[in-house]
Amino acid sequence: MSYSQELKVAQLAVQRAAILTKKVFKEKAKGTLSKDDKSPVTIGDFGAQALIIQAIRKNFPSDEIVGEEEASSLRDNKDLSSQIWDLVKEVRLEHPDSDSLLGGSLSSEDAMLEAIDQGSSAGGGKGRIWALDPIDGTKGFLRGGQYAVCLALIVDGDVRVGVLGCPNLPVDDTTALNEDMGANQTDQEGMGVLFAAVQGQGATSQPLSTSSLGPSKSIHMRPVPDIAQAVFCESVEAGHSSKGDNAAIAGKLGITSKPVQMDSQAKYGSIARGAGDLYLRLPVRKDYQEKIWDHAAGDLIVREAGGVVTDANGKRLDFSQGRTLKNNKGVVAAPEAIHAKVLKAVQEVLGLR
Ligand SMILES: Nc1ncnc2c1ncn2[C@@H]1O[C@H](COP(=O)(O)O)[C@@H](OP(=O)(O)O)[C@H]1O
Ligand SMILES: [Mg+2]
Ligand SMILES: [Mg+2]
Ligand SMILES: [Mg+2]
Repeated sequence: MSYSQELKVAQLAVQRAAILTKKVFKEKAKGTLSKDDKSPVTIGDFGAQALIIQAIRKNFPSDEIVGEEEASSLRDNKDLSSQIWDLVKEVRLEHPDSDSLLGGSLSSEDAMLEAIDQGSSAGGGKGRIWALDPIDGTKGFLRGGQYAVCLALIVDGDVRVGVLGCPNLPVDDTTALNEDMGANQTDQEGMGVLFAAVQGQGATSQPLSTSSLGPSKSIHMRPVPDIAQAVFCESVEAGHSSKGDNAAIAGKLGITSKPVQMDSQAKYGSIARGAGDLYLRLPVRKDYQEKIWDHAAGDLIVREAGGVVTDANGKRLDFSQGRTLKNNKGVVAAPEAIHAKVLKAVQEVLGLR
């Protein structure tokens, strides 16, 4: 299957949602709630989830959706709910097909809350399931650093389409990663990139637009002739992946440069286009199960750009297990030619071999 309609809808829906998240940031409309696990969720997360689910429902009404957010906390917080509705009802993508493809505005605040709640699928290994993270890297978003609007289509457990909208990454695929990318990236010229991939058809990048889909370019991981020169990416959050293990792995590989820390699946997009080389995410908490919406799009984009993505045991990420990657521990993403060597270092450091 070509998945061309799924790709187009996903790209336009992510672009439309990114218009909302950028507006939320600019207007400092950063009403924030704290979830049960103490992580933040903002107006942007809820609004983007509503808009993307509306687009999926309009085009693929019988598909299931695994979305990160749910509306229960908003039903108890009318103030926040109406702030979100005020933004959501105004958002427009200036694309000729926008209304017919994505659906015009949602009909009411209640319809918006209902849309948000349609992301409650349990997931699994059968049928068509969209994995949606309306803002990945919410902490980065609040800091003005990296975040990503993430959408992937999983069919019978395999990721077939992946789209990442990264409003605060440079459009230019060749811009080197630097330490400043983690925070205070203002909404300036030259920022905003949309990554996409379809299984078997390669990965692309294009400018994140507020109207049409810009010209897309094929992206590839870069060759790493000397592993000691590899640039590796890790999370900003010390609780999300082990900085100590990463440093020990880098040491074994002879890498002396500091890791580039950035929030969200922007890390997957960055290595896929050869702006960096490795992404390591080794668990800090033994009991944490990674969520499918934090990895599905990035996993496909990196693999379609010539990379290999496994967990610390060398297993492919398994998206057929429900809302989490319960069969996997950690993430090791690298160009195909050096993945085995990186994995060996990971396993030596973790005592897995
Ligand atoms: N203890 C933990 N270990 C690993 N990931 C975690 C975690 N707690 C939260 N996360 C996830 O880490 C994601 C951010 O990834 P990163 O650290 O690469 O920026 C969060 O996504 P959200 O920001 O969408 O909630 C959240 O799902
Ligand atoms: Mg979250
Ligand atoms: Mg996330
Ligand atoms: Mg999120």
